[in-house]
Amino acid sequence: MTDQALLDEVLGLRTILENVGAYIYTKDLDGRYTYVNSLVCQLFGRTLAEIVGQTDEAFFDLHLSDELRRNDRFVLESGQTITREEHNVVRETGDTRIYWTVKTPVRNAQGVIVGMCGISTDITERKALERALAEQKQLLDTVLNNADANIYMKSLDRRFLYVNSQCASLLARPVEEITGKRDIELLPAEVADHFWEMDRKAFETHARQAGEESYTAPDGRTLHYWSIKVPLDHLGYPDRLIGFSSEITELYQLKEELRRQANTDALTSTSSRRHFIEQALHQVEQARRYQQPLSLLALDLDHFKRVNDRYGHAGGDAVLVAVAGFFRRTVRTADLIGRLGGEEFAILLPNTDAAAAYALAGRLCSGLSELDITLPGPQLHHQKTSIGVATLGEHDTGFEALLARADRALYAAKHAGRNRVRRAD
Ligand SMILES: Nc1nc2c(ncn2[C@@H]2O[C@H](COP(=O)(O)OP(=O)(O)OP(=O)(O)O)[C@@H](O)[C@H]2O)c(=O)[nH]1
Repeated sequence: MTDQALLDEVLGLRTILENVGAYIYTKDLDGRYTYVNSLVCQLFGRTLAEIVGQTDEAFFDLHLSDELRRNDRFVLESGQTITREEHNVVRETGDTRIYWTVKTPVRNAQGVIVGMCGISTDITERKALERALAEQKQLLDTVLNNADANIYMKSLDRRFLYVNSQCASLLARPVEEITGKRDIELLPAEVADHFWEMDRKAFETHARQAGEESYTAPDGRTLHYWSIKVPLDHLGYPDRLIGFSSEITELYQLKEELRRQANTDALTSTSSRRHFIEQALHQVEQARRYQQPLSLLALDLDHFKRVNDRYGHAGGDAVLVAVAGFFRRTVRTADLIGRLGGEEFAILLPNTDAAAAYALAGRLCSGLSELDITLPGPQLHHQKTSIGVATLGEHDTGFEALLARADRALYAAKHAGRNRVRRAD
């Protein structure tokens, strides 16, 4: 190698040492600096000439932290290279800095240790950031694991990427066994597919979805959830979503019970007037769309006032219950029985033409008159009813019109002497 080439190489190496972004230094066996790069000069606030020949005593507060001296001694005595974190207190500023340090012995041609060389990277800020991140993660974990909801992150390929502890206990496995697994590996296929429905919608629309979900647990209990699924597009993860599912089973059951109560007549367990009309409007629509016959019976019990007079109001109630039971046993399950008023009932007959409806009305009328109703006493009562029959026709503007025709037929049955059936025009 020529002198020029050698010089070029040395200059090249020096450029690297000066620009590497780490503290680089060599020391002799007594711990005196023999070389430092310019970053070390900046740290100590001295020139190279002022530093060379000095020990660390001049630049670091070794009473506060002597990790540096212990590490140097270890390298020089053991001849081993060490790679570790080092905490040093800089005399010039009083700051404690954390370094990621590599220290290695320097040997002469005979292999005898004559000093050491070190490269230290300041990781103080990185460590502070790591600590802040760890604290934030701890805080987040505390929130997530104590929130009264199943919280999870799922991917587009149906994998659980995160679950909180409540979600893990629902899936009856430890968190580590859940993360990375697909929903169909953890849940029965139909349950996984049910949950996936809302997930898929969130991924497809790239928008937050909210709604009810249900899950039948292995012990047979059906649990209901209010779920919110938030796609993470805004965080740069279009293939992930976060889900929050809060159990609302009690609320759901309460709501169902309220709905049932609103739809049912408390005394006779037939449909309430409101629910009957709601269903009837729907049936009229269906019948028109599919061109199927639809008939309606309007029933009014005969001389019911006398029943109350004879047996008292409670006796009248017992008769109403017995009559409703008879109607239920006599009609098909697809037919809908409603109590429209005191002793007025209506029966909606889907897919039933005028002839079949008339025949059924006849069976109801005669069957009821023959029914033995035993009242406390015991007293035997026979209840009779008048019935009007109407079948949905082209001229009916809607259910109201059909009901009005059935009512007119009922009135005609009453007028003709009761305990009979009359057809609408
Ligand atoms: N026990 C009982 N009676 C009721 C109930 N709702 C209505 N009623 C009674 O039913 C009777 C209906 O009487 P009306 O409308 O005069 O008719 P009716 O005596 O049945 O005579 P017709 O309908 O003409 O055959 C009244 O006495 C009401 O008090 C109820 O929920 N329970």
